[in-house]
Amino acid sequence: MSVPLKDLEKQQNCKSSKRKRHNSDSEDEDEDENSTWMNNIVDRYKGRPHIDIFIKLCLARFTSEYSVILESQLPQKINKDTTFKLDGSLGYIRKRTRTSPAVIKYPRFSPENSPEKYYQSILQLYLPYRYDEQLKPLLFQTYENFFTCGRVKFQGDNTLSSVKEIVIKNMSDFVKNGHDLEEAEKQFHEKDPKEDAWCELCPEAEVNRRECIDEGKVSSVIEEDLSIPDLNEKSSSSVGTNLLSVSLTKNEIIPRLRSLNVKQRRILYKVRDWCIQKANGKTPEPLHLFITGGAGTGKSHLIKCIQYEATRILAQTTNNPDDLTVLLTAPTGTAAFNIHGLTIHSALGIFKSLSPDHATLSEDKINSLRSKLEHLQILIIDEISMVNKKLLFFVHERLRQVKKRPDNCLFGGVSIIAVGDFYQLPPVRTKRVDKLYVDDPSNPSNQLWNGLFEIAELDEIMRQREDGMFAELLNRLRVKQKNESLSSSDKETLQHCFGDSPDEALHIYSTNAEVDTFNKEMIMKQCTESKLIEAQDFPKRQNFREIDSEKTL
Ligand SMILES: Nc1ncnc2c1ncn2[C@@H]1O[C@H](COP(=O)(O)OP(=O)(O)OP(=O)(O)O)[C@@H](O)[C@H]1O
Repeated sequence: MSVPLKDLEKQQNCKSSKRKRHNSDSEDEDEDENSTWMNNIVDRYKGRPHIDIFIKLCLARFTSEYSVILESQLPQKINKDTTFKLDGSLGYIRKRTRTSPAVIKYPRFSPENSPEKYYQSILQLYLPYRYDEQLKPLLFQTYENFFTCGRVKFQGDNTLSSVKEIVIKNMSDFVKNGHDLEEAEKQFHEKDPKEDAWCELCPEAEVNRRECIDEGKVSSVIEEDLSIPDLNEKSSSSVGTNLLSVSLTKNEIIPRLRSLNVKQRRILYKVRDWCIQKANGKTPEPLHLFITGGAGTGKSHLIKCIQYEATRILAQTTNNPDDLTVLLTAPTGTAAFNIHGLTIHSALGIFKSLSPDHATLSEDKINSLRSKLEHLQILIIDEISMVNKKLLFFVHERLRQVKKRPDNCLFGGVSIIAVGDFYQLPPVRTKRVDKLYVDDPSNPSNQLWNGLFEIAELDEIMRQREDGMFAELLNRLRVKQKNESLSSSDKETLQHCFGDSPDEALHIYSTNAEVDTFNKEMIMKQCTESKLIEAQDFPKRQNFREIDSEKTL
């Protein structure tokens, strides 16, 4: 808005308008100078000229359409159509030259809580008057009463007009969406004001704001060398080493946060809200969230953002910002490597054999794990489709043990964000009934998954987002049953894709025979000169680890 806000508060005195403004607008400057001698805006309104255009002019319109000028600033030739002298020594007013009138600002009262103040205020603003008594003539007990039943006659007009109609008509020019705003304000006060509500309305602005705040601060995310314990020789001797998994740096994460699509963003903010509650000392129920979606819908992309954001916020809940609050894991080394996380087994000291006897850790090891996971609040498990009921049970038990929580405390009170797609890889060597999604109430581990997790589904394929048709085809293939045949157009699209792919590209075949053929072909292509080396096989003696060189097979 290019014109200044006006404060119509009745009691406002001239001093309050002496505030320095950095606006070079001449009308504004006039106003400041005038404020040093004027009484207040209401006095100036009452002292308006007794000519036709001012008779039915209400205070709101007077303030928004006229500005006060000093006598010394009067031009030599006064434009009598636009400049007017006020009564007494109140100065001059000039019609604003702007195309739009000024916005006016005034105290708002609730008609329910302060009816008298409310009706006094709207009468003062929208009913033309010259003396205060005209706002509540003696015959009327209250302002409300006058507003509802009063009638007035203006100078030079013999007809009686309803006060209510005049006020409502004038008010409609100034108060836009007033009822909605009042309702919104009421709801805002009734409900708990939402933390960070702005980031829901305008997440990009929130990212920018945060960027500004963070400028110069050290990132709370720990950056260190990549360490995947399962692939790291040294790690086998100790449990949960290097639990501080590598996260992205701020510069890497900001573009990711900005790029999130609507659904990804919604999920991020759900987790974020939970973290903010925690950071504010509240005790929300642990999250049990399952983020699913087809291949390439951005699940891994999202969990990196969640990990960054949750770590950043939850750092406020501990004395040491380096304490581990969010742990990013996956069931296999490769899956963990892809997300720069840890395997579930190494992070929680769970042995691959998965037998309860082997699951117990020595007191030393459990204490060491406890000290590392003391502040853990969120465990993210990627590729959940590869986790079976047994493994999830071990996760629950280990977290319970580490957090010293009773049997019935699911996952020791730690929030679990499971991410994956059950149409993708299943757990290895697992019977159908032990797969997570199979609802089997007779299995005590069933309660750790079925009916517990809230599902959030991503459905926009981001990997092939430039090729919408192909992305849709992938979605159809994802849910296709073996006995369902492909539509002819889908077949055509797939055949079209089946062109010459570069040799070095990863090739996927459905049978080992096809894999062997391709490998042989490639070897022949790359190694044109062949050498024959004859193999010799020797039997190994059972207990002596010696090779029986005499007995060649
Ligand atoms: N909002 C986004 N904006 C831009 N690129 C995105 C977005 N979300 C994901 N991507 C990109 O799309 C690709 C696929 O994303 P991602 O690997 O996270 O999907 P996924 O659901 O984990 O896939 P999969 O199930 O195959 O592991 C990646 O290259 C990722 O960087």
